Amino acid sequence: MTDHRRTLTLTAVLSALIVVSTVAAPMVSARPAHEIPVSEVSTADLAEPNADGWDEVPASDVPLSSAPSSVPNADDTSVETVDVQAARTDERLFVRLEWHDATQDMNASATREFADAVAVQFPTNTSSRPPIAMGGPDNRVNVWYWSGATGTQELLAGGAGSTTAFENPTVQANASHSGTGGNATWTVVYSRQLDAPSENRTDLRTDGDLDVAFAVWNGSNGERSGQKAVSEWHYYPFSGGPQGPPYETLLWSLAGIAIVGVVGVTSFGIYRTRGAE
Ligand code: HEM
Repeated sequence: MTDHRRTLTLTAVLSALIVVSTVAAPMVSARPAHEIPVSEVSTADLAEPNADGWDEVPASDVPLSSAPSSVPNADDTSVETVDVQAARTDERLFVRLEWHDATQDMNASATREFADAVAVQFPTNTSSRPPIAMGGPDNRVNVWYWSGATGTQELLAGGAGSTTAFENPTVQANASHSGTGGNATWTVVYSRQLDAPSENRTDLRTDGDLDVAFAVWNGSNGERSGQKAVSEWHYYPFSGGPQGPPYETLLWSLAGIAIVGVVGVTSFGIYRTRGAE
């Protein structure tokens, strides 16, 4: 085999490796960063935080940071991530949130005493994404709020300071604090029927993506109302179809083919130039 042939063969092998790795690798991790998978399940053994059914449901690590609000100490928050799981039956959506908190703060009765809490927010109108800071007048948000002191509430907000409670709450929540010290966690499971129970309630039967955001308060760190750790908008992919967009795989494949093309043309050029010497 001449040197030129060897170069060409090596180029072909390397190119093939590039194509295989560019096409195969992104297929494994094609899920977009802000997508939270929702398992379709037939049984609803999910209402309790430690129900066995949750073992089968994938969890997403959602980063949190201090809400940019103007209340005092707004940037003093302590919870940096919340683990989110979601599952849907024909009737209900279940959302399970788990986060680290060494202390179980259940009281907010004394002046400087605050309870641990957690919340999930959805747009009322699911076809557009409202401002992350608790919606706006054009698209309010439904907030499912659980606090160690007050239990579960279902709220409607159109921006910070406009929060009101729905009269007949339909959201259920169960909470559990387990473990000790640094390993201790809170786990809260919310659920609600998919159909909107009344006006201004989010229709969870949407066929499109459903935007969702999260907030966590650590009571012993003085966190309450606007002082809390919040996520960015994420979404549940209710539009169906395979997980992860095919366009991403397509782009990687095109990139792989382009690399092969460039390498091939270059080596052919070198081969011809040298061959002509
Ligand atoms: C990211 C920007 C955010 C800002 C600047 C912000 C700001 C505020 C402020 C100033 C308050 C106190 C006034 C009120 O009750 O309306 C508040 C309360 C509240 N916020 Fe937000 N918020 C943000 C995001 C969120 C998110 C993402 C959620 C839910 C997932 C949420 C849930 C709540 C709840 C449940 C309350 C009432 C808490 C209580 O009664 O102590 N907020 N927020």
